[in-house]
Amino acid sequence: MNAVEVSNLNKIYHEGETNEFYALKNINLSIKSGDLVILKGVSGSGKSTLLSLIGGLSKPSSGEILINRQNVSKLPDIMASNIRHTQIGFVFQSFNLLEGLSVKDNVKAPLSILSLSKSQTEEMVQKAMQIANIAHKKDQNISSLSGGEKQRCAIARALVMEPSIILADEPTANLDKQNSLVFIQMLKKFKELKKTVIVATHDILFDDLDFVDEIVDVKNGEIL
Ligand SMILES: Nc1ncnc2c1ncn2[C@@H]1O[C@H](COP(=O)(O)OP(=O)(O)OP(=O)(O)O)[C@@H](O)[C@H]1O
Repeated sequence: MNAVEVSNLNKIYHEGETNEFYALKNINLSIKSGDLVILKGVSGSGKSTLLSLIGGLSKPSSGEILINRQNVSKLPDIMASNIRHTQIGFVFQSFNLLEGLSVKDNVKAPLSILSLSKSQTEEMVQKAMQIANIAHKKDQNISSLSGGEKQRCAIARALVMEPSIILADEPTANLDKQNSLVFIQMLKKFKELKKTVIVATHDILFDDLDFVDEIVDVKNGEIL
């Protein structure tokens, strides 16, 4: 089964204006469930735009996106956002954590829309923190974490809803080499958990990894 299917996708910024810009041009892409795919391309090639469309953070100008066979581009916003929330976990390069809160409270945040018991919540949070190897810092404030720890907290938060798809945008951009290699090991764990993973990056550390299923080259808004 395909976890993600993108067809004839276009994204135009400033549509209809004199500075109209095609950030993505007729993208077609199928990603099998459980695969690890690297979107590769220089800065400005359109990788983040493509990830944000797949994740439903922005709307395409035209074309279709299917997530686990559901055509999210045709769904009303509320339903599309529900799919995004339950089936997709995001890891952003800037981590997007809530400073001032603890690791545990950050990881817990996405669960607030579910009516779970306290013990169910604790269990899910603990599980996600353990997978991401950040459980030992659970009561520590985000502002006092290292960059690598912040990312592991962001990964735990991305995992807590047990999504089938993980999207990571330049996940190693703010990490040193050692922490970048830790992230790469984490990708192996995602594979074991049968997650479908899409990483947008221009980091050469992602070249030649033997457990990557596909490398997709993006250039000037097109797939090569
Ligand atoms: N909101 C916007 N309005 C206008 N142009 C935009 C907007 N967002 C992105 N772009 C343009 O679309 C193109 C693709 O941007 P995108 O962020 O997807 O590239 P990228 O490959 O992810 O780059 P990076 O690696 O630097 O994050 C760039 O030329 C960018 O300037």
